[in-house]
Amino acid sequence: MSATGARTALDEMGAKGEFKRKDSAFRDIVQKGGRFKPEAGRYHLYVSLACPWACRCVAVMHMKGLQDVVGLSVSHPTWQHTRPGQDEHCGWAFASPGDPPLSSSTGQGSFDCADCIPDTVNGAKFVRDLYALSHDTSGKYSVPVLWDKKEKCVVNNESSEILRMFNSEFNELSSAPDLDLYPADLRAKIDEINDWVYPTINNGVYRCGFATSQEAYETAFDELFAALDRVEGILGQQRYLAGDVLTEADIRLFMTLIRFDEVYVVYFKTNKAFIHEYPNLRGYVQDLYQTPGTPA
Ligand SMILES: N[C@@H](CCC(=O)N[C@@H](CS)C(=O)NCC(=O)O)C(=O)O
Repeated sequence: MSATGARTALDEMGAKGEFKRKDSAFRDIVQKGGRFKPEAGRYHLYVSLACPWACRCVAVMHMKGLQDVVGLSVSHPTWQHTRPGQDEHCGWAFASPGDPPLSSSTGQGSFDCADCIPDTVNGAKFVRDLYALSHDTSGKYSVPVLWDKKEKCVVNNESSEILRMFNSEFNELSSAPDLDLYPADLRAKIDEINDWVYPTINNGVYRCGFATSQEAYETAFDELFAALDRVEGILGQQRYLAGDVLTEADIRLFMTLIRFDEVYVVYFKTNKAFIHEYPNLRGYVQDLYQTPGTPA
């Protein structure tokens, strides 16, 4: 952690070298009758397309047809120094499609800005600036961020909650109000699935990649591959995780699986097997990739 208190996920370590993700800091909810009411043009979503958590929200935003209701900014996929000369923090930076390519904060590679969408709401250069505008005290500047243009503050930075708001709170403004990714009759089932898929797979790949002891890495690694075997078995019986309908549990899992072979196997050392080697997982990823709205 830097002297200013700014930190990243890489600072969230337990005593035994295990990654201990801290809870998201901003947890207000958009809802009818509440402080943050569902309104067209009021909210703005800040994401990085490199981030599986943020891409959950982008996918549901598209599936629910909310592109004209909620604004979007997309940061550059690399981390940059956010306060050069002041502290060492590196994080998400905004850029415009015509800008020259950027290297990572460690000077590696050269990545163009073609997919970036700058911040037209606050003119922020970094995601960190949004947190500063919202008087953040947590010191962690993650995406996704759901921003309220009216009160000029972060509403929520927890993807699982933003996803649910997009699913149910904007239905009067949505072009797909009947699509329900968290239907009442499946909620208990979806919650039960999320309860093990999140720690072992979604967060499990990070627990492998960020571990600083062999023991912590092996624990996360074994739990991850046991969970993938479990999903492989489930998908041998049914098309989706909760049965025969697509739910948020699938969107959440897909965002990890689609990055697995390309990114996590090398970057996070989750290298016991590739997803494409599991027949059912492979077909499931291909199926979801063809579902309108999900590719991200
Ligand atoms: N709990 C958050 C986690 C989001 C998260 O960890 N985002 C990462 C990108 S994949 C991030 O922005 N990290 C910035 C940092 O660690 O400083 C959520 O699900 O929304």
